[in-house]
Amino acid sequence: PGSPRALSDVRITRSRPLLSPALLRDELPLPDESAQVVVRGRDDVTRILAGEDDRLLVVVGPCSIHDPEAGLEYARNLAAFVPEVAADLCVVMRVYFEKPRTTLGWKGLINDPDLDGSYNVNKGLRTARKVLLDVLATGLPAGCEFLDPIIPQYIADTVSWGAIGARTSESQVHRHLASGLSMPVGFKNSTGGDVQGAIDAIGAAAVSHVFTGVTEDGVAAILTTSGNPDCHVILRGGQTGPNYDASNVTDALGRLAKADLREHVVVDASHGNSGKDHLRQPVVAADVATQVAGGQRGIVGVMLESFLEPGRQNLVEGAADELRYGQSITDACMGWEPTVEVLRELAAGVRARRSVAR
Ligand SMILES: C[C@@H](OP(=O)(O)O)C(=O)O
Ligand SMILES: [Mn+2]
Repeated sequence: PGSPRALSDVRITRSRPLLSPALLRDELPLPDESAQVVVRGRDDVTRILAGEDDRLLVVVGPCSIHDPEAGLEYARNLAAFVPEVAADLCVVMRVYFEKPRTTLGWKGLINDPDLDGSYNVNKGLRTARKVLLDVLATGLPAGCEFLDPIIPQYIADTVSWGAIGARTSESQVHRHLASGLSMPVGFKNSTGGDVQGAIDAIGAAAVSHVFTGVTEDGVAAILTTSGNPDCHVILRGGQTGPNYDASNVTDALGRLAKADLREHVVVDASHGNSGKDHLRQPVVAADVATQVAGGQRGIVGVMLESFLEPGRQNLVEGAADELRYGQSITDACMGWEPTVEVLRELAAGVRARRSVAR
C-alpha cells in the first residue's frame, strides 16, 4: 500500500486491453459504396436542417439493437419500403448500441454484446461496426446515440446522424463530443422536460473546444474540434408531460429564435411524448403530421421507435436465448405494420405542406 498506483486506482478492480479504433477500422473497413451512403445521408440531413430540402427527416428503428440478425432483418424491410416515401421523407435508421439507463440495466450491445454480464467490449465493438456496415449495405444511412466519449472513434465514420440523449444534453463532455462529430447531431430535451438545456447545447457544440480524448491508435490526446454547425433540438417530452403539441413546438421555436439559432426542431414520438407506450406513438405522429400539413416548417424531423414486433420484453441476464425474436428489450417499439402507416401519414403531411404558402 502507499504506492502511487495503489492510491490512484483504489476502485479500479480490473483492466483489460481494448482494441484500437484504427485496428477495428482496419478489420472492418468502410467500403466506398457505403461511404457514399454515409455522406449522402449527412448531406441530406444538413440540407433539411438548412431549409434547403423540404422533406422531413425520419429517424426510425428499434430503441436498441440487441440482436444483429433481427436488426438487419428490420433494415432490409425498411430499405425495401423507403423508395415509396423517399420524395417526402429522408429516412435514417436508428442503430443504437449505447443505452443510457435511468438507474441500472443492460447498457447496450457494445458494453455487453452477449447480454450476460460478461462485458466483452472488444466483441461488442466488432459486432456494432459490422451491424452498421450491413445496414449501410442495404442503402440506408444510420443514426446513433453517442454516450461514451471514445466510442465515436470506432464507428462514427459509418454514421450520418447522431443524438445526445436526454440524460447527457447538459453535459459539457457531450457538448464537446458533438462539437467534433462529423455529422448533424440532435440534442434531446432533459428527462424533466427542460428544452433550454438542449438549446444551450446547440450553441456550445457550434464552436471549437479543446478536451482530452484518444487518437485512432488509442493513445491519450488533447483534441481540438472545429465546432458543429449542424446541431438541433429533439423534443422528447418529459416529467412535465409531452411537448410534441403545437404550443410546445411554437415555444421551442421561439426560444431558438431568441438564442439566434435556426428555428427548427425534430419531434421524438416516443419516450416522454408517448409515455413509452408504443400504441401512443401513432397518436403523436398523427398530431405532428397535422402540424406539418398545416404548414409548420419549423418541424424538420420525427423520431420513431419501431421494430419487427410491437412492444418490449424484459431481458433476464444470461437468458438471451429465451428472448422473443425481433422485440425490443429496452423501450417499447411500434411493430412493422403500424410503422408503415405512420411513415405514409408523415409523407402525406409533407406533400400537403408544399402547397401551403410560406
Ligand atoms: C435513450 C432514449 O432517448 P432519451 O435520451 O430521450 O431517453 C432513446 O432514444 O432510446
Ligand atoms: Mn428508447
